[in-house]
Amino acid sequence: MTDSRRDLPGTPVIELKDVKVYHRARTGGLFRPNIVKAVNGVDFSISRGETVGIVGESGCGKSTLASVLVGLQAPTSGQVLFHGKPAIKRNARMRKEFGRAVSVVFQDPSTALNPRMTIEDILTDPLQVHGIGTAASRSSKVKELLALVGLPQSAAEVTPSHVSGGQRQRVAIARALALEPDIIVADEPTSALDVSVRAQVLNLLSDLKTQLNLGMVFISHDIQTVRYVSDRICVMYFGQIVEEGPAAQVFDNPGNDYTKKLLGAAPSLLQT
Ligand SMILES: Nc1ncnc2c1ncn2[C@@H]1O[C@H](COP(=O)(O)OP(=O)(O)OP(=O)(O)O)[C@@H](O)[C@H]1O
Repeated sequence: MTDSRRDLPGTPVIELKDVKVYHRARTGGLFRPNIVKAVNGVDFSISRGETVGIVGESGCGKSTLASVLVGLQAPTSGQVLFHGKPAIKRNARMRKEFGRAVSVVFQDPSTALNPRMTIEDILTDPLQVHGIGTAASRSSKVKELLALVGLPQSAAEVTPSHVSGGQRQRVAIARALALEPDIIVADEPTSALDVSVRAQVLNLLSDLKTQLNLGMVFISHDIQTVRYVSDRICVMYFGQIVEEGPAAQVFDNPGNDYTKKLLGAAPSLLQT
């Protein structure tokens, strides 16, 4: 359990202030390097108990922003605050606490899960890495996690290739929950799944958010999917958040031309 459980309701777990991530473009020459402004001056916050959707077309900087949020990418400039304290020069204790507090679910569970490990080992691994519990308590935690994500207990014994794509994503979600995080960053968590199971995985994420009072950052190129799960929506365009507001407001009464274009181009729910 992290310190955030003692936070006042609504206190951000993570806050970004004027965050920029610039890359040297792969196509740039030695003497004329082009700079890609993947994230270009973003203010963002996420608290427990809310789902914030980040939506935008491919290349607008969503995954780069996600990398900053989970601590995989240091910004070129700007501040990352963790419970109100700068997270960039964090010490070992804070790094460990950050690692427990923020989990990630990636797009494709087939590549995100080790195909040689049993599902029990996959779910036990984060607990072992963080030195949490005994063999017996870890084993009962695995049972609890499987039940939480709606998987049968027998799934523990098999490797990921023995379960369906939707079930694999449930395993990835269970692994993300193993350390009882405050925040889950879900980067296109349904895009690689069959259309038939997307709604089930979205509903699972929504239920878990409510049940566990999680904060969730939900990233997708599909505004309909984002609308389905989010309380608040941030629309990204060329590295910037060009519109932000309650989901209903952004969806029903968009103020930005780019948001209107995204809505106009949106296919029917969960069909992309
Ligand atoms: N390591 C890197 N070096 C150079 N350019 C990069 C690097 N990482 C990302 N970019 C560029 O930064 C921009 C934003 O990329 P990012 O992956 O964050 O966008 P995205 O919205 O997540 O797109 P997608 O949905 O296709 O993954 C893109 O133009 C991308 O090519």
